[in-house]
Amino acid sequence: MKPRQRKQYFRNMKRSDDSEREKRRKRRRLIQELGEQRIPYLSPADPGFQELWDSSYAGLALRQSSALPDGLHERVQSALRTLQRRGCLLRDLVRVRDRDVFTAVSRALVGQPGYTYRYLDTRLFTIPWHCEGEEGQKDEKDKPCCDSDLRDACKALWELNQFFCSDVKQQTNARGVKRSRSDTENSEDTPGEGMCEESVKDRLLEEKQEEEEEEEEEEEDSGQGCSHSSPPSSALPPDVAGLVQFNITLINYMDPIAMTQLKEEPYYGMGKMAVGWHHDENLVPLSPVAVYSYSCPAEPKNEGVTEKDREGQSKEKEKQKETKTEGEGTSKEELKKEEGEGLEKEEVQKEKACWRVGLKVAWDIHTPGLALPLQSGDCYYMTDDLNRTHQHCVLAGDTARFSSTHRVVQCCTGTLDYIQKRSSEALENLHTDPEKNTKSLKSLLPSTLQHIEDIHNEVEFEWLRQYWFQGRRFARFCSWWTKPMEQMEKDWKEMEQMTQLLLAVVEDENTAQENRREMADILLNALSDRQQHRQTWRDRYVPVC
Ligand SMILES: O=C(O)CCC(=O)C(=O)O
Ligand SMILES: [Fe+2]
Repeated sequence: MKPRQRKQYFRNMKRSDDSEREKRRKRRRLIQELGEQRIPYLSPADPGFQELWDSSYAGLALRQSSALPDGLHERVQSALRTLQRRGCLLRDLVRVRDRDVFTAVSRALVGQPGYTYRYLDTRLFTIPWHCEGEEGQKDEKDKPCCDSDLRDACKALWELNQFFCSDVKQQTNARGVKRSRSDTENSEDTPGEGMCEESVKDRLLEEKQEEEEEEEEEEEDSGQGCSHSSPPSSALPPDVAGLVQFNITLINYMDPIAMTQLKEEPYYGMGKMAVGWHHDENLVPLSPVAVYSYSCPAEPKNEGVTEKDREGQSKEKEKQKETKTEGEGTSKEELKKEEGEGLEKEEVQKEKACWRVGLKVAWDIHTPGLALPLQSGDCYYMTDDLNRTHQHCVLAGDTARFSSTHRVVQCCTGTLDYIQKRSSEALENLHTDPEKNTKSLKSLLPSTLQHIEDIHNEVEFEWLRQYWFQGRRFARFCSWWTKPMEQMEKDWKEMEQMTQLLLAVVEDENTAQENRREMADILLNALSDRQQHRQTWRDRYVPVC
């Protein structure tokens, strides 16, 4: 970046801050104008539910718990409870609209050794899962990286992953056949019931949704785009030899009793959300997502919450329920439903006691939303381009609940293997004179220097700081990342030395004038970027929540 470009860059940054503020103002105004209007959504008890599912949510498939072998349920559920009991499930500090916020759900990433998953500017590092017959992943001293308790838990999740890999494929094939049959039998699309009329308020609602979605799309862009580097071997396509290759699972856990501040679903009045509307980020395009849902009535002990907290929170919840029956704090939509027969009211309450996944078509306020209740042990699949064309959210039920969400993550810039190769590329330019014990740069070619400084930034901001920030929380359960990250820190120190060496060349008056200017430019740009990123990271350590 030339100095003029740099000024422009900062001007643009300021402009984007302004437009961010403007967006917020607009959103507040729209929310006020909208009042209590809601878009319809359908649940299984509503007429037209199945038709709506078939016509507008065809990529969604439910696998009831009976589709899985009993033994697998037991192993997986015990594994999830182990992760919770051992304190492996932690709330992530993520970045949403320039703010750092804790996720309502506690999470852990389990998956292929050396893989990471980046969402909302946060990189999660896998606790490696273990394949059948394997002793367990070893660390560099040939010691197992986790104790046997955790090893068994991760193995069970790997087993579930194996089941999903083959089952998703079968389900997709079966549905494909069914769909092509019904397409020939009935070529007209069945419209979903309960479409809402276009009106001024609709228009406002549409604008409001577009606003939100714009931001969500922006959030997604923060990921590890793969276009700038050639795909390394680890970037497997989603479907190899007929199998879907899920490579990680993001485990979620939430106990609604411990979380009194859950947000109400804003567009449809679906209830309290444990996870807000989103598309899953950084997945291989068109790859499926498979989710195992386990709601456990007997809450496992949550180490982060004391009994006293729990008592207070239960009372708080009871109080909330009481005010609700008096009519206060109840949305119009709920009131409308409650006006109906007692039976209907009971049904709505029963339905809301259950954990549900909510779906909506992105950029669309005419198609009703869909709320799918999940019994413990049920699974659902999001296939085809459902994750791209639709958004989903998780609606909290009354009990604590785990989910294991299996994905094919875009891993071309997200594996340890990848970043280690990048580091070696940069360090190749460092020459050490063994006799004098001095160091120098081999090449001073501007493109090489630029490349090295880019890698330097990537190592520092995409890996080391991410790891220090929340990756190493897992080091006390699993040592897999400890040594590689220590080595990466050593490599980074060498890169810092390389920057110093470059500075010395630029400052040396014997260096040819023409080259000096070009090198100075590269250095100045790299250092200003680094400075700014470091400030961002300093700010992240002081969360605003
Ligand atoms: O828990 C679920 O059912 C899905 C969670 C989810 O959407 C996510 O983790 O991205
Ligand atoms: Fe999701």
